[in-house]
Amino acid sequence: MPHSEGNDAGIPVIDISSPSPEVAQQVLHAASTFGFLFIKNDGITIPPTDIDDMFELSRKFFKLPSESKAEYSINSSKSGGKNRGWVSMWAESLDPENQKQGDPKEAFNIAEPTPTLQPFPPPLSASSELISRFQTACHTLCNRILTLLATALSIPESYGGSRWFAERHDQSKGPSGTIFRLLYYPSTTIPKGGDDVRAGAHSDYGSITLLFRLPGQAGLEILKDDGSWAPVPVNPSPTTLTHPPILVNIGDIFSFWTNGMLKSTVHRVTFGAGDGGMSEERYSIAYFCHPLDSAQLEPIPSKAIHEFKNEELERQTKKLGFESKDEGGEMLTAKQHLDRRLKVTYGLKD
Ligand SMILES: O=C(O)CCC(=O)C(=O)O
Ligand SMILES: [Fe+2]
Repeated sequence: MPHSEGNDAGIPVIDISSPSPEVAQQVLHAASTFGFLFIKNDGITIPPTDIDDMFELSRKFFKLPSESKAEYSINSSKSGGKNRGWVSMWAESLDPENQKQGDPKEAFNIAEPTPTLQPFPPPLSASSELISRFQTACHTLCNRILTLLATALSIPESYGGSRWFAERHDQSKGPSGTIFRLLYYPSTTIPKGGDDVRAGAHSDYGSITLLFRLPGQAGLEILKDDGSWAPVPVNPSPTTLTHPPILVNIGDIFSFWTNGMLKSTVHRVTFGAGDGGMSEERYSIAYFCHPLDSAQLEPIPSKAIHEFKNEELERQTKKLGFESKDEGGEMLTAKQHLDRRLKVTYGLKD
């Protein structure tokens, strides 16, 4: 049984090391109830030492002077182009309707290593093998989760069966918006008033996200149905889990694919307590898995989702400015959806 003791948001920890129809149902249940789940770290797929080394590398990179990081600014040709490279403090607004200013954080976006590795600044360039290995491991884990979800949703074999999602994430078939992202929240003065956040409220744009955090660096919260925020612990069960489990959350693409049955839950990062004081610095690492650019945001061939059409999906469909195909709207591709979301995040005009 998945367990959820000591975990404020009630997100279950699931062991997927022996996949079975029961495990698939547990994953589907968490994805449709919370939009979040913890995957027990088996110590092999994504070795804990690689996670530690990635955080160490991230720390080294963000400690560089801003001028050095700015040479590899996001979308610059030096950083390899679109949505790759360094994002400076305040540059990104995850909740532009409610935020007075952007997020007090920095980020470095890394695209898939194939067909060509993007140019890295030192010290990342000296560790490109670790970075690529980490990306591949994240993708392997994503594929396992995608396969479990397709199994639980009983997609008929004639449509691709348990391979339906994984096939649409097969990186050998074309480009995708998948991004591996290092995040850094520097130590700053915590604004008085309490409402200011380190990462504004948002849902993720892709299909699924893997999130790595450091013990002692809380701050992530999810929005519950009753409108309250629930903290997501880094390790919900430190006595039984030696390594923190890997946090997985469902992104917008899955809400579209499943008529809202799978929840792309809104979340944010807060300062926690301490108005007016200094915050501790915080690091996190995210693997935003996206389907191939060409993948259509059509409802999947599963009976389970056909009766499903919830308000959250309708709100989201409107927010993003398109109607569902049932209502005569256009069918978006994954690339069109991502382009729209990035435009809002970075305040770009047409
Ligand atoms: O830093 C975190 O813990 C979460 C960040 C996040 O939700 C995001 O970048 O999409
Ligand atoms: Fe997020």
